[in-house]
Amino acid sequence: MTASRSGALMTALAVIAGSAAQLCGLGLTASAAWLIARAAEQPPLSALGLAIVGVRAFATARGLFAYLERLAGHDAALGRIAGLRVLLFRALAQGPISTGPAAAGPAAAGPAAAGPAAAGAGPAGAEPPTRPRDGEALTHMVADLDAAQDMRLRCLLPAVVSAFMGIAATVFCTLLHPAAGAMLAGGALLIGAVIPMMSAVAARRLGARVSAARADLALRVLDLSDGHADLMAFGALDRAVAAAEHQVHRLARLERVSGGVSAVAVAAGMAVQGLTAIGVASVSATAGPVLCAVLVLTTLVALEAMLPISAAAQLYIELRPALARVRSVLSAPSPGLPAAQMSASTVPGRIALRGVSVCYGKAEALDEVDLDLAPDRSVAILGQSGAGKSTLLAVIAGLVPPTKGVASLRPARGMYQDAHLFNTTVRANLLMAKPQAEDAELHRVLEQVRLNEWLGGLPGGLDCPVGEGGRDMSGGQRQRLLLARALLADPEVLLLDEPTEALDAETGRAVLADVLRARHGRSTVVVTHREDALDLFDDIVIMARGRVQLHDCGESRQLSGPVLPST
Ligand SMILES: Nc1ncnc2c1ncn2[C@@H]1O[C@H](COP(=O)(O)OP(=O)(O)OP(=O)(O)O)[C@@H](O)[C@H]1O
Repeated sequence: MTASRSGALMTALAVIAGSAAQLCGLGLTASAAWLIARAAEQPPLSALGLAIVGVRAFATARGLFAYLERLAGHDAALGRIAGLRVLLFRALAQGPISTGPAAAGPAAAGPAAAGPAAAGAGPAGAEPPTRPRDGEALTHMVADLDAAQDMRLRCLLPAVVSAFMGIAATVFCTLLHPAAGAMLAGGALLIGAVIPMMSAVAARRLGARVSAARADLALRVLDLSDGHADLMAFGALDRAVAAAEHQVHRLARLERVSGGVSAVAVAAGMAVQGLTAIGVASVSATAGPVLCAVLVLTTLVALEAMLPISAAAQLYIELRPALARVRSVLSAPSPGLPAAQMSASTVPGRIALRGVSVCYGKAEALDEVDLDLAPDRSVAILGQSGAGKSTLLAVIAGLVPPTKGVASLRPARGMYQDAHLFNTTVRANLLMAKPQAEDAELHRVLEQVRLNEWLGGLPGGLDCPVGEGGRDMSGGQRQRLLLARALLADPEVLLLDEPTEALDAETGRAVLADVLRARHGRSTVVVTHREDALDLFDDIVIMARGRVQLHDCGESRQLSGPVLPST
């Protein structure tokens, strides 16, 4: 049996067991009420025998069914969460979260919607998605999965079971006394539908403000922890702490109001419960004390069981955006070639872009770019900051599908601007690119990026740890280790985004020359600001404002002086 089928079965079992437990509760109340009222008339003991057995049977069965409901409900919810976690991790592992451009639509924005803006937008998610930072996205994902669990256990299951109880009790009372049944139906409608609807509307309005405040606070806390050193350095720490404290108080105020709404909903429900019981007592008073007691107690118990519907409705409103975020991550198209605007090039290393545009929201990063890169050449991409170089590289890598136009290429790999070093050894960081590589090969790529000397001075050599994000290395060493890893991968097309910008001009040029020599005869595309090293490349592509301004294939290159156009 598949996991989803067994989950559905367990959910159905939980609903049935929960409803049976409620029915037993109803039976227990009715039989106990009848027993007490009838015993007051001092009949022979034999007249009470059946009711006594009924009370015991209902009491025992109610406990058993309630236990079964918990068991099946938790089994279904936890099983679903485990499955969701796997799907979610798979979706997240397919590509960088939250970097999708508008091209791929809202779904591709992925957890962008999970960012504070979306949370702030509340259930409607009315604000345009913005880019969340890694920490935020992770925090949201963890919380969102908990929300998926709560939705079943604390929201849908109690609501369905309570509603069933209301219907069952109404039918039971109507059969015994139609007027009392009608009275109970009215009370059940108020407690089961009208009050929950009103509290859901209030929760929607308040929830948007609470989640915006919560998201803002989370951001401030993240800034305080990630940016602590900078805040200290610029004397801004006190201001940042004060702003976070202000937000804490604001959030507390909003949560108090929100708690007040819940309390009013519960109080209104209890008032309706009491008034309905009084109404049932008054219409059934003439039917005799025994029947009247049964009807009143049944009314009280049935409406009591329905009181949680209001809280479930509020919870539903609160949890809905979280579930929408999980769904958006799961339905996000995976990055890579399968997107409609990408086609696989038949010639290895050949890259052709036709009218390719990429938009991030309203910002156009690439504007109808036409570009043909012949295979097995080294290409430098230049341009001023914001010209669209990294976006072009991301399109060539198959990480960002074009909003418009067609890209014909095969997946490329390389070293991007946000490349990461893992908190492990030099060796493990390199082997990520090629797990079977021998030490000699590792030394060779380290030599190519001129890190061998540095490695020789390390206590453990290749087994020396690099620290979190490579913090035990200098910026230039970090960049060269990342470059060595990209070289080790030895892809058909190697993409490098500013691979030597952290190095001094002389070393940078020398490393670039070594890398291009090592890649001779294979396609290598390098985003760079180094005008002093352009003579090392076969092709030069100059970008400006999202367009290719010049594509120089090297035939008649006369480079002297700056090549970047002034803006
Ligand atoms: N993920 C994103 N979300 C929103 N806007 C983005 C995103 N990535 C890039 N942009 C915008 O797209 C434009 C091009 O950015 P890109 O990073 O491609 O430029 P670049 O030429 O590589 O710049 P730099 O040399 O400074 O790295 C910029 O205006 C930038 O603000």
